[in-house]
Amino acid sequence: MELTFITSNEGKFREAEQIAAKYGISLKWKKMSYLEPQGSSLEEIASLSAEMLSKELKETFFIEDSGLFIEALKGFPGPYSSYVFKTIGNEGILRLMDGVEDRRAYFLAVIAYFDGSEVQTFTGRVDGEISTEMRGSGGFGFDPIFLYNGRTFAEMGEEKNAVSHRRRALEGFFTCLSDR
Ligand SMILES: O=c1[nH]c(=O)c2ncn([C@@H]3O[C@H](COP(=O)(O)OP(=O)(O)OP(=O)(O)O)[C@@H](O)[C@H]3O)c2[nH]1
Ligand SMILES: [Mg+2]
Repeated sequence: MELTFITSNEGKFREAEQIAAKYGISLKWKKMSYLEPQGSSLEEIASLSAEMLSKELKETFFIEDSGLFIEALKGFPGPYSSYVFKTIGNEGILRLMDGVEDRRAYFLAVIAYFDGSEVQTFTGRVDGEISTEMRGSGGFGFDPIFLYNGRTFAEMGEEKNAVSHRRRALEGFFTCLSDR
């Protein structure tokens, strides 16, 4: 089975491709950015984005909206993770968290799948902590500052795909497809 994944983010595509292969699913990368409406939750943003794209594209596809949520910062950067990464980046997050004791954070990924008639969403979450310094060279985005069981996602390399928010969201998605 082949599915079209619409994203401008190569890191996301590469990881999704590796995870999908374990389910015997191949992914076609439709590399494009798309308008993301402002929304209070990733679920809302992902489903609205997919609804808008479905009007434009006459094919089935899925997208993913994901983000890093930091408890001590009241969930920031959350739905604004992409913009925050491009502006202040990991260094900026570490500066905001300088001296902050509560390091709890989680990643969320929401897959929105358009099957030709409706949009369905699948959510994955992984809990961790914000490190006090950047570590590791793997992964992408905030991976060098996201600690999971003592290692950053960037230090975990492919092992990240076994536990990540992306893995958990895709697992729900692919399981639902195989039940159809
Ligand atoms: O360290 C990370 N490990 C991850 O596994 C991960 N997944 C998402 N992110 C960050 O959160 C933003 C999502 O924003 P986002 O979902 O809008 O993606 P994006 O704008 O990069 O691509 P697109 O899919 O929208 O085209 C991205 O910029 C990334 O910085 C991650 N960071
Ligand atoms: Mg985006």
